[in-house]
Order: sequence, then structure tokens, then C-alpha cells
Amino acid sequence: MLVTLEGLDGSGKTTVWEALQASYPDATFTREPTDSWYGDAVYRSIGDDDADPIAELFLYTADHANHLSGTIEPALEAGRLVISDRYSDSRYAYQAATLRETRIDRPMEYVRSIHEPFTRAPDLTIYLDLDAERAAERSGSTNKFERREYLSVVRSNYERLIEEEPERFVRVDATQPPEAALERVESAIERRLEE
Ligand SMILES: Nc1ncnc2c1ncn2[C@@H]1O[C@H](COP(=O)(O)OP(=O)(O)O)[C@@H](O)[C@H]1O
Ligand SMILES: Cc1cn([C@H]2C[C@H](O)[C@@H](COP(=O)(O)OP(=O)(O)O)O2)c(=O)[nH]c1=O
Repeated sequence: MLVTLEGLDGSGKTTVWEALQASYPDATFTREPTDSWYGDAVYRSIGDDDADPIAELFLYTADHANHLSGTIEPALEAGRLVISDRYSDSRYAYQAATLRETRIDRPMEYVRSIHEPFTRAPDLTIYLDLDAERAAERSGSTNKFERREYLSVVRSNYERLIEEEPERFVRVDATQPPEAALERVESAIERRLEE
């Protein structure tokens, strides 16, 4: 089973992902951007305020393709529970926002269309729900994506994704204390494992 954690920067995904490692010692814990050289290229682009948004989309997508074939699919084929800190929905929400600056219309549909032929949808996606203002504050606004105005567009993109696939997403209030958020996440995973 593939579980993904999504949400704005600062919503507490990494905090939850780290804590889950104690609860699921046999699971495969992974993340995007990855720690491969593709992920290094992505981080270079994140650090470049003038990066071309289309080029950046393809860097993220290359990293995802390699993540899928090298980590996710082998672990799933071995019957393991896989828990990923960010996955395809991050592209659908974030790159759909950056591509607004380009001549591509319907950017979210475009980003989904380039994933659709090869990606694998998660079985469960936990959405850590936090408003853009608090997300920018908590993340420290250290990169170009962590600004309130941009994050509010990303947040509305996530809302669209949830609306389209309500059965895949479980929304967890990220304003509650970390222990309470973790409890909600664990019970959502348990419920899905039992189904
Ligand atoms: N539920 C929470 N309430 C308040 N602060 C939190 C919570 N979860 C995480 N934080 C803090 O917010 C910051 C960002 O958390 P992090 O887990 O790195 O988020 P993300 O991976 O989503 O960017 C960290 O300083 C972390 O300690
Ligand atoms: C995986 C992914 C991340 N991002 C962005 C979100 C973050 O601002 C940045 C780095 O991701 P990440 O290291 O997960 O940041 P955080 O822990 O603060 O949430 O890259 C995208 O724009 N698209 C993507 O597909």
C-alpha cells in the first residue's frame, strides 16, 4: 500500500513522517524531492529564483520517474507499506501554480497529463491542512515557494484535487499539536490497512 503525505510547506509533513517510522518499522520511508542526483538537480532549481517553470516541472517529474521505478515500485512489489513525504500531488498543486506564469493554459491538467501514462496513484493521501499564512511562518519563508501569496494558490489547487478524489484523501488539521496530528494520521492509515 502506498501512503503519501501532502500539504503546504511547514504543515508538519516531515514531523509526522519521522514519527511514523517508530510505528511502522517494516515500512519503506521515502520522499520527494529524493536524495538522488535528480533530487539534487531539483534542489538547485528551487534555489534559483530565475528558474524556468517548465524546465523545473520536468526536473521534478524526472525525479518522480526515477523514484517510482527505483524505490516505490520495487517496495510495493515486495508487499511493503510505502510512506512518502510528498509525491505527485505536490506537482499538481505547486507546478500548476508556477506554470500560471507561462503560456500553458489549464496548467494542472497539463501537469497531470504528463504523469498519467507512467505514475502510480497513492492508495491513501494524508493532507495536512494549514492556511498559507501559518505555512509561510512555520516554514520560515526560506525559498521562493514559501511565500504566502504563492502558497494560497497552492492550497486552492490541493482543494481542487481533494474535491475530485475525496475517497483517496484524508484531511488532517495541521493546526493541532503534533501528537494529535500524528494520532489522526495513524488512525487513517490503520483504517485503510484494514479495508
Ligand atoms: N502540529 C504542529 N504544530 C506546530 N508546529 C509544528 C507542527 N508540526 C510541525 N511543526 C513545526 O513546523 C515546522 C515545519 O514542520 P515540518 O514537519 O518540517 O513541515 P513540512 O515538512 O510540512 O515542511 C517545524 O519547525 C516543526 O517543528
Ligand atoms: C516534490 C515537490 C516539491 N515542491 C516544492 C515544495 C517545497 O517548497 C520544495 C521542497 O520540498 P520539501 O523539501 O518537501 O519542503 P518542505 O519540507 O518545506 O515542505 O519543493 C514542488 O514545488 N513540487 C514538487 O513536486
